[in-house]
Amino acid sequence: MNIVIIGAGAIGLLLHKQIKDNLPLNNKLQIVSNKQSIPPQYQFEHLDGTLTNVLFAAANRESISQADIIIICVKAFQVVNVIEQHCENLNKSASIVLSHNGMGVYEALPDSLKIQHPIYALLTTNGSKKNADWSVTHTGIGHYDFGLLNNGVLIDHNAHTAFLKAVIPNINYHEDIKEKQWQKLAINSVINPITALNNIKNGDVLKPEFRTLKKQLIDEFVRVAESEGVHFDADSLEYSINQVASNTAENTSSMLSDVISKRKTEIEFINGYLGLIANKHNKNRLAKTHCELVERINNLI
Ligand SMILES: NC(=O)C1=CN([C@@H]2O[C@H](COP(=O)(O)OP(=O)(O)OC[C@H]3O[C@@H](n4cnc5c(N)ncnc54)[C@H](OP(=O)(O)O)[C@@H]3O)[C@@H](O)[C@H]2O)C=CC1
Ligand SMILES: CC(C)(CO)C(=O)C(=O)O
Repeated sequence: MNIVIIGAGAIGLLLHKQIKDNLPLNNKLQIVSNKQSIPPQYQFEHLDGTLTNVLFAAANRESISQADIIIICVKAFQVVNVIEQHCENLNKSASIVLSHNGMGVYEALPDSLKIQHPIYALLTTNGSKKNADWSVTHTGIGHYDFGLLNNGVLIDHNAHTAFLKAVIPNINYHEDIKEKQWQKLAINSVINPITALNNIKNGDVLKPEFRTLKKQLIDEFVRVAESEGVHFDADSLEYSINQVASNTAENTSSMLSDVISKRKTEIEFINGYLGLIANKHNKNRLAKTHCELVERINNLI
């Protein structure tokens, strides 16, 4: 199997290291980076603080066109650009794996791609931090959930599904990945903007002063999800969100990190996506609080 990872950032390098550790002989694993100068190795810091220099092969246009599986590990707002830049000449039976937070990216992809190629979503609860170009730290152990976004695709994807299950640790395949995507969206739509606006760690979201806002966001979320046929119970959702906040209490959320570094955030694909769905159903006010947060976060940068 030929695998190409696009995006040499926190998740791209974590996945590269994990796949490389499990890759059977005679398989190929390469990375696409947008950097001018590409070293032969990157530095990987393990959970226990030990360092490993990991050798890797850089992909070129030819290797992308020969890839069986292309794993795209970039921010939600970068995916369409990656597809346009790197994926115009793919192997006919190639699978594409999208690993990003937020939703709405799949909808923005060209129909020609969705008809031809199995497209997977790969979600993770692992934590990884890019310290500098070609240097990452695995900051939190977690698992992966993946599943097909275009179930009707004609190409047989079973071999690729089995391969991904074999080479990625702690991974589960789901026939209905949409439900998992919504669950993750719920967590990100509450923890990320609250931490980013208040410059606080994830655990601080549990403080009583955020309870009213949290409940409002969850209630709106449940109604928007309902309009798409996805059912959640507000109390159970609040419990799961609180659990994630508690388990990652000392973490700086990705949105807060982006705000601190004055980088573009993924808010349009998290809370903004809820606004889009509410509009689609002509129920603009259903995601009112989420839309207000989009504006407030965008004003920070
Ligand atoms: N880090 C984490 O712990 C977690 C991240 N996620 C999600 O995973 C996704 C990826 O996040 P993360 O890895 O942290 O992000 P990073 O910004 O660390 O990595 C993305 C990488 O992709 C590169 N890139 C962007 N555009 C292109 C392009 N056109 N061609 C080649 N490379 C490109 C970026 O380069 P450059 O820097 O030059 O733009 C960057 O190195 C996000 O949606 C994030 O929310 C989910 C769970 C945990
Ligand atoms: C779950 C959470 C909030 C962990 O930090 C996250 O996914 C993020 O920061 O984007």
